[in-house]
Amino acid sequence: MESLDKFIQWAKENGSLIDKRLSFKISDKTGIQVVLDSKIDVDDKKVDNLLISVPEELLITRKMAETHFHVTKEVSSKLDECITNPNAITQLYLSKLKFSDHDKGDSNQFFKPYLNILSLNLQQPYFWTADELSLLKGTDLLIILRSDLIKLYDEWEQLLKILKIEHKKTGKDLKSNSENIIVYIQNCLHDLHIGNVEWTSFISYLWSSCIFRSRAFPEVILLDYQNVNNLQQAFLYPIVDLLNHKNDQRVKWVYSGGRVSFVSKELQNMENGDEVYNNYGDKSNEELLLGYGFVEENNNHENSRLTLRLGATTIQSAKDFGIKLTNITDDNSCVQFIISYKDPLPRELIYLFGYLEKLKSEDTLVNRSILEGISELSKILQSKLEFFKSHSKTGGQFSHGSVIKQYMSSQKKLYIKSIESLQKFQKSTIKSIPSKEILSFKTIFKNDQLFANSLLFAFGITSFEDLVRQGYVKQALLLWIVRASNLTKNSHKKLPFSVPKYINDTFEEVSKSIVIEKNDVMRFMDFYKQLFPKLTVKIPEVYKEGDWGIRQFIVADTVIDHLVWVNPNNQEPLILNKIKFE
Ligand SMILES: C[S@@+](CC[C@H](N)C(=O)[O-])C[C@H]1O[C@@H](n2cnc3c(N)ncnc32)[C@H](O)[C@@H]1O
Repeated sequence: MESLDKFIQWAKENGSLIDKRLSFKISDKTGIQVVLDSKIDVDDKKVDNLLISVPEELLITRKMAETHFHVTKEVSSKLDECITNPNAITQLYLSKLKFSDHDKGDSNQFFKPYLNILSLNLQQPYFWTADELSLLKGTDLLIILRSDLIKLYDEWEQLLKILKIEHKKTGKDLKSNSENIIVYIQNCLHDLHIGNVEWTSFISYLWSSCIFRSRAFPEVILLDYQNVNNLQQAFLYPIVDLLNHKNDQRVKWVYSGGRVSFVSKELQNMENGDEVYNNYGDKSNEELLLGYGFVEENNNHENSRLTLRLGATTIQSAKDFGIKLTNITDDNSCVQFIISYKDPLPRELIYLFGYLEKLKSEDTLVNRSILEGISELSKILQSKLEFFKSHSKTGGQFSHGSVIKQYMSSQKKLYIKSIESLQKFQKSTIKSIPSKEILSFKTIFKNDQLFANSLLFAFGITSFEDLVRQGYVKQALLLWIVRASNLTKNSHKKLPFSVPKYINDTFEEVSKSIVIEKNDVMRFMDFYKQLFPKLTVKIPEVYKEGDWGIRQFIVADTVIDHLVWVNPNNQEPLILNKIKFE
C-alpha cells in the first residue's frame, strides 16, 4: 500500500488529475483496483465523466526508448524490418528501467514510484508452475503459449543484436529457443520474484513483454492515425493502467493539449464502493488469460478454436467443391473454425461435414449427407464438451487452479451452446424435408403389420423399441428394402401407405450398376443363412414374393448407404430421397 500511495502522490505532483471521488485499493484477487467513493450527482449524470488525466511526460513510449538507446533513423527502420512487434525496444527499455542497478540515470529515478508498483509476480500462464501448465494439456492454450515464448525468444535475440547490446549468457541462460523454454522460466522464477535478474536477460524481457501485454495502451490515441505506422505500437500509461478490465464497459481515452484522459460512461449506473473498470477491448477468455492472467466468468465474447486435422488433399478437394475454408494452418493439414456465442455453429462447418459424408456419386450436398455430417460433427463437439467438463473440476489445489477451472468451465458452456444449436439445426433440417421425400422406419414398422409381425419370428422382437434395443435395426431395414423392391402392384395395394417411388428407383439403379465381388457375398452369408430359407417357409406371404436371393441384400445395403440416415438420438432410420440440401 505504501508504494501505491507514493505512486499516486508522484503522479499528482507531476501534473496528473485524479477525480476526488476515486480511491485506490488492493484486493487479493485482482491486485490494485480503482473504486468510486461517492455516488455521482444528478447533475453529472448527463455528462461523460472525465476521471483521470495524465500529462504526456509520464508516459513511457517508443520515442523515449529510442532516445535512451540512441537509435538512429536507420536502426529504427531496421527494427521495424526485422521485428514484427513494434514495442520490442520499449519493452527492453522497461527491463532496463526496472532491473538495471548500474544505470542510475534520470529516467530510472524519475519513474521509480511507477516501477515499484509493477509487480514482479505476474499472473499470466507463462509464469505458472509445470504442474499448473500440465492442467492445460489438450487445450490450444499450451500450444499458443509455447509458440509465443519461442517467438519472443527470437525477438529478444534479434533486438539485442540490432541494438548491439551484449548479454553475457550464464549457465542459467538458454542456448537457443529450441531448448526447453518452459523449464528455463521455472528455474528463473525465484530470481525474478526477488528482482535479481540481469536487465538484458530473456526472463526480464519476458516480464516486460507481459507488462506491456497487460498494461499498455495503443499509441493511435496519441497521434493522428496516419502517423502511426503500426497499430500495435503502444505506450505505458501510469494511473489509468491501475484500472481493471470488464468487457462491454463504455469508456474513452482522449488525447488533447498534451494530456491523456480516461472517461467512463458507466458512472451513472454505479453505487458507492463499486469498482471503476476500464475496457481492454472485448476479449475472449483465451486472450484474457494469455494477455492478462485472468478470465471473465460470464464472457459474452468467449470463443473456441475447433481444429480439424483433415489432411491437405481433403481440404483442397473440399475447397474445390465450393466449401469456403478460410482458416487453414500453414502446413495445409488442418482447418480451423471459431465457435462463439455470436456464431456457435458456423454454417461452413456444417457444409464441410456434409461434404465429408457426400458419396462419390453425389454432385451436391443432399439432406442425407448433411444429416450424416451433423451426426459426425456432434460427436466431435460432444468430445470437446466432455474434455472441458472433466477439466473444469480439476486444479483446485494450485494457486492458479481457480482461473484454470473458470477457463475450462467457460469453454464447456460455449460447447453446450454449440451442441444445442446443432440439435436445433438437425431438427429444422428434418422438418424442412417435404413429407413425400422422407419415410421413417418407425412409420413402416407401424403400418406394414405383416412385415412387423414377421420380425417376431426372424429376431424375436415385438416392437420398434425392442428392435432398437436388441440391435437388429439394420437387418430389419435390409429385409424391408428387399421386400419393397419385391412388392407387386397387388400387394402394394394391401399396404396402408405407399412405398415412395425413389426407394425402388434407387434399388433398380444400384442393381443395374453394382459389381458384386466374392467378398460381398461372404459378408452377407451368415446373416442370410440365419434367415433363409426359414422365413420363406414360415412366412411365405412376405418372403416368397419376388426375388429374395443374397444379391438383393447386397443391393439393399448400397441403397441404405445412398438413402438412409439413422438418427443417433433414437436410432430411428429415415429413408430420404436424394434431394439437394437447401
Ligand atoms: C492494467 S493492470 C490493472 C491493474 C492491476 N490490478 C494492478 O494491480 O496493477 C492489468 C492486470 O490487472 C489484473 N486484472 C485486471 N482486470 C481484472 C479482472 N477483471 N479480474 C481479475 N484480474 C484483473 C490482471 O492481473 C491484469 O494482468
